[in-house]
Amino acid sequence: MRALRTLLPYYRPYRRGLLAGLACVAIAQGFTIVSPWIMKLAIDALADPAVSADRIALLAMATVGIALLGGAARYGMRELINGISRRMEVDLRRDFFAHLVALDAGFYAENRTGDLMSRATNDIMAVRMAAGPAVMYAVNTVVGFVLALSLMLWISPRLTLYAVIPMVILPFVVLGFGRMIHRHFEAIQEHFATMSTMIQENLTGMRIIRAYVQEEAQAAEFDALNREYRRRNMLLVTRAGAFHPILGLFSGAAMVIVLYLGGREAMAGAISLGDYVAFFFYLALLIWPMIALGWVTNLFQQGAASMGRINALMEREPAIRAPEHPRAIDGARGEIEFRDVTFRYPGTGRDVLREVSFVARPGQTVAIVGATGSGKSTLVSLLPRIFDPTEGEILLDGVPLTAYDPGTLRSRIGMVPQDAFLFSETIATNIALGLPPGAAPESGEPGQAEALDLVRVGAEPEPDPLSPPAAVPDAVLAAARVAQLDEAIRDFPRGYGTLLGERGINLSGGQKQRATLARAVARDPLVLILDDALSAVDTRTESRILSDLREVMENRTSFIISHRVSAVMDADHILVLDDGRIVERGTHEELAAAGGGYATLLRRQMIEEEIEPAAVQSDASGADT
Ligand SMILES: Nc1ncnc2c1ncn2[C@@H]1O[C@H](COP(=O)(O)OP(=O)(O)OP(=O)(O)O)[C@@H](O)[C@H]1O
Repeated sequence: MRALRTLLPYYRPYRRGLLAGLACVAIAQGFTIVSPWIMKLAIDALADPAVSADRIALLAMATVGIALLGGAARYGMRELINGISRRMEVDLRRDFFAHLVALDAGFYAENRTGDLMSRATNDIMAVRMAAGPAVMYAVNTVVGFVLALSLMLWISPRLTLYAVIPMVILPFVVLGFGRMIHRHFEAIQEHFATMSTMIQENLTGMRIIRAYVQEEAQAAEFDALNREYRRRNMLLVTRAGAFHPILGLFSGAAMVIVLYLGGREAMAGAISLGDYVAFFFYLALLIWPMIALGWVTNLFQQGAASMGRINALMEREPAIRAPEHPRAIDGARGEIEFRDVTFRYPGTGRDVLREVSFVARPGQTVAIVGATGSGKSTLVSLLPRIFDPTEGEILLDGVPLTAYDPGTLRSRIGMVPQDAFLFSETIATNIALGLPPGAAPESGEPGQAEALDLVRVGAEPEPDPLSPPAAVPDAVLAAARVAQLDEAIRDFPRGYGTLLGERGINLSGGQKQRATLARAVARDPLVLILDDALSAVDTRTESRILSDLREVMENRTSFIISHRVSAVMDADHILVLDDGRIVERGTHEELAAAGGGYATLLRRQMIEEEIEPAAVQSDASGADT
């Protein structure tokens, strides 16, 4: 239950509404309790020969009035408390998501996506039930219990004592069941996370599943998971199913006692007939809180289990945080120095970078080549501080990267990763990712866009009122031209306003890479990183892009990772990595002359280039004959 304590601050903005809601609970319960008393008065009045019909009519009207007022209070309590729990759910999910996106790459390596998704959905829902409905029913239960018991004691303390005896055991039954339900619920939630992960991976990797004819195998695997989900749920259902009958047994016993002993007391004239009937009603009202107690306990226990899982993530501190007094980055020249950098991925025992040292002067281009797995991507991922070095340090303009605010640092780095990732948004929005709000594409009235001096591109064959044509900023257009993507985008029916991904079209591998390149260039970065960014485009397009990029790269420090010598030969420095160490360094000419690994790579690629046109020629002549 301690886990739920972190929920308290979320009540603060709504405390007035909550108090009003709880007052409604008490009022509604008060009216419920008054009803049987009126019944008692009516029954006792009937036994009195002097009673007038007006008095009975008055009591009947009072019953109607109480029912109406009680109904209004009950409506108010649901409206207020459930409404507050929905708002708290939104607030909690907002904080949860904000925290998730602030966490580091190490965290994502440890946690499964499906698990995180089930925390953001199922667990938050369970917490909402504990925050709102459970609180409402808990107060309802306590108020109902106290009032019903008081009135029963008022009518007959002796009868109350006998009736309550079988019910004393109820809290223990509830406690035992609550613990058991909690255990089963945890197991179900955990399994649900596994299922979510599988669904998410299958949907993402649908092409691979098709290509490897894995539909049936995956469906069978999912079926097994689904059955296990049912088995775990059935365990909960069969065990929890005994809960209410057991409660019914004890409440039935209490009823029998009251029927017999109360009947005898009424016959002996110790209590009136009205008292006897009212006592039955109060006993029924007392049984409900006992049953509700179990339900409320479940809600609290499930909410606490879910809150515990959410807390575990919320307590996780991002490994990379801003220093207290970060250095200003404006006016930085862009000199990058690696000083004896050694790096090991968290939780692994192997250094993937070893004592890497080099300096890139402002405006210079550093190329990194090396075999697969030699550490090239790892090296550049240390620049935007996706990870920090295990030993040694990296400096920007002579100042360690750790002295800068990581957000500001990253906003000055244009990173084109190996795996192009695009959001299900328009092309323009994807390229403009991370641009200041004024520079991001605007949607709205054309007049408004013109007023913002933005360029509208893209035909609009069927105007869609929900998504007006995007106004594309100059930075996006210029970046798309550098990435040799502008022409292809204009060929799409909706130009830069074309939706990508799930609800839109899919770009080719090369187009995706060029879109992510345009995204990196559009933000006018101080440092540009191309991590094998052009592997999916042909050599001709690559050289066109690189020659356009040369202008862009002149004023910024750039890092290029490539397996093609043609892409790196113009770099100011070429670093050759082997198993995390720099084994060769120099210009293209120096390395070609040195006769090491780089020279071998160069020779191999030159031979390949010579063979390729010859092969194309012989194919063509073969086709002619
Ligand atoms: N997140 C990670 N956790 C643990 N080890 C990792 C992780 N990412 C990469 N590695 C390991 O680090 C080493 C270097 O990987 P890296 O991706 O930097 O190589 P690379 O030179 O860029 O390879 P490629 O040319 O194939 O892209 C590899 O042995 C790889 O298995």
